[in-house]
Amino acid sequence: MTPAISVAGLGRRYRDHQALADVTFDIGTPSVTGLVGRNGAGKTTLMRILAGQEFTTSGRVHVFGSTPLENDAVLRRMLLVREDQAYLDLRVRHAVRAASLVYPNWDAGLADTLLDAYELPQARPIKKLSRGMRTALGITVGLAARAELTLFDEPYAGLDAVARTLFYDQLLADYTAHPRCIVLSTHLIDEAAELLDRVLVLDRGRLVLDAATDDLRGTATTVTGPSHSVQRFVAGRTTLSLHTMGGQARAVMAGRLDERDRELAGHLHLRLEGLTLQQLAVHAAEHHDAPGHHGPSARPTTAKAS
Ligand SMILES: Nc1ncnc2c1ncn2[C@@H]1O[C@H](COP(=O)(O)OP(=O)(O)OP(=O)(O)O)[C@@H](O)[C@H]1O
Repeated sequence: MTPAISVAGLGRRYRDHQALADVTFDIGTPSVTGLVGRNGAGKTTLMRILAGQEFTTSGRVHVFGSTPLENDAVLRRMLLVREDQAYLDLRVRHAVRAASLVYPNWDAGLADTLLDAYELPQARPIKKLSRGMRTALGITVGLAARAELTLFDEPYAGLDAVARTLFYDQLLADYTAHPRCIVLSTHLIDEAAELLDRVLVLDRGRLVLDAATDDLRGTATTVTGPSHSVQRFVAGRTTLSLHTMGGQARAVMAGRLDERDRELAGHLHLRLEGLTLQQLAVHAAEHHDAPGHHGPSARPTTAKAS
């Protein structure tokens, strides 16, 4: 089956800055994928390219089997939701009405539910909404449109914790009822962890991790305790980092632990804690040979004491 998104060797250069370099991945449907990376990593650039709003300088991008650039047949099946969306001089209800006419799977009931839940004033001009309210409007349109491919670029900007939880809950409920292809870029990956089938991590324009979330869980562990015990426990294992302070140490180890490892840890009075997705993403960016590493630039890991 043709993947919803297929990207190979993608590059985007702005004058002297390489925003994306040799990015390769496929995303099948249905799926919810988290696109993660630090500020300036290239997330928005990638999303804009997928949405046909930006040129590439190298490589190939296919959405539903065709290039999205100036391709109405593809663009009609997808939607990019961005915080800095250039809304015309519209009121909330006009923007919602306009979206309802554009997207064939539009769910008016869901739009009303979300408008109420986010307490969006329908008569207010969009320019006069708060930042969080504009994000909530983007989420409302993004979910109610129920496009075959929905790209949410940082869908939490300006939202408080209650509003973010509402988004995650609504996304999960609607996705469960209507499975499709959803990609969301986020800094708050752990908040969204339960939603994600897959994580892509960009670092300075390069894809440094591409893995199913189920495969990632348990692939790295933080070991904390007396320094000599930690040293003994991690000896001979792949260690992503090792920090010592006073008589205590904290190491991050790659690889899954078995029952014997856990017994040994108990015996040595060590605390074991699986890395969260956020921590795994950070490690992937810092150590391109971390679990699930994607790409050719792996370098050997050395345990550093500090
Ligand atoms: N039109 C442009 N002209 C020049 N440089 C650009 C342009 N658009 C993006 N860049 C640069 O490309 C890099 C990637 O930007 P991008 O907006 O894709 O990052 P991001 O991962 O979305 O960041 P953030 O999380 O801060 O939104 C940045 O260094 C940015 O300055």
